[in-house]
Amino acid sequence: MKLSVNSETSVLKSVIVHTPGREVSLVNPEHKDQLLFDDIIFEEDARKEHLDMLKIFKTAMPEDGAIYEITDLFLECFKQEEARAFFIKELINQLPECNLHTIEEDLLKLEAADLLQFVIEGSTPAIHGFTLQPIPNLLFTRDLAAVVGESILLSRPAKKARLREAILMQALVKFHPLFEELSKKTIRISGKESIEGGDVLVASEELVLIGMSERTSFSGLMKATEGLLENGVENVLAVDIPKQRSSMHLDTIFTFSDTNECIAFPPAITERRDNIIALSSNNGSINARSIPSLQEALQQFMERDLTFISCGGPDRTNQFREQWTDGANVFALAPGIIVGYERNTNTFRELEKYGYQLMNQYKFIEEFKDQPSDLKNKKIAISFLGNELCRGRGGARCMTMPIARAK
Ligand SMILES: NC(=[NH2+])NCCC[C@H](N)C(=O)O
Repeated sequence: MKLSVNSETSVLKSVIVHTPGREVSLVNPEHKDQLLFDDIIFEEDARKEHLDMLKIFKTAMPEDGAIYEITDLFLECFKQEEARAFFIKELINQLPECNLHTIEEDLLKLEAADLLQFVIEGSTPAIHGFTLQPIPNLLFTRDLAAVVGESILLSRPAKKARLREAILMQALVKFHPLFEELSKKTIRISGKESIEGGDVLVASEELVLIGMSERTSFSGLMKATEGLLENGVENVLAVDIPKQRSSMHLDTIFTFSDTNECIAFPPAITERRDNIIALSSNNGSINARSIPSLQEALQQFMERDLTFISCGGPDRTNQFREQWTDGANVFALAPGIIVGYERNTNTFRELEKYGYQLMNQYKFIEEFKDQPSDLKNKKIAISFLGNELCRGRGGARCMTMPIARAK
């Protein structure tokens, strides 16, 4: 299957996920802030919720569609000695404060599964007396990289807690055969800059949105823009958003739900002005033009009127409450077919006003399990249980890295 993503909503063909494992059980609440969790997660329930979410995806995806568990891909990649050696070298160099050079020889002797356990959980019985923090955010695969058109933008996280994930992704793209084509167009960001996948939204083949957030620096955004413009994107919209924990990425306050509809957290999107810069290339340099609002920018560049549906509905408190629990972070399986956490009831009610049929995950699977093609031209908002997952502060879009969508 050819890997490419030219839209946020066209039919999902292939996606990378991580069903949470033991790493989430290793989060000590004393370190939760540093590990970017707002609470501790109960692994068993989180895993069940995640697997149930994948069942929704399977129901809607075409027969030749593929859901990859990222750990399976890492294991395949680490079968190659060269990939392990590259990864270990990067780990030592990019995390100098961890003193991993002291165990370099032990690391090089590890088998693929032990190496992966060490990296994800922070320790392995195969190496005695050396422990790192776990990387519990691996379940938010979205943030590791973004496939844009036929290129791949590798994230450079702003937070140390997510750096190991980025190094894993670096190795995967370089060595796994799945990425053979995409890796020819890899966009890399240097160590001093930062960008995370949750800030990158592929509005169309020509247009990409990048959040300027707590996690994506100005220089990271410019570097990514340069790479994207070189690889076929015509315009990048830099969207300035509040730099705060509760909206750490653009996709926590804005996502597309259909070709002409999106969900937005009003205070940070529709009520903001002068927060958009359109970037395009001009004979080797970058042109910047200010646009008053995201609505106007999308209308200009997508040549259609977009409907902005309010996360949380009209009530102020509900808007804030449901943004907090990822109400604005929906994931589209096809145009108009979206999934989001069940608890965001006011957001779902608002979607209903705009013609979405509301369905819980079980009803959806029951109704469409044998005929995903029936989803064409429908608008369905699918709710799924994620009260445990939600504690990690990410929703359906955060938990997915689409690598192929229909043209
Ligand atoms: N694309 C997203 N919004 N990802 C959410 C990531 C949440 C994660 N705990 C972090 O703070 O990094």
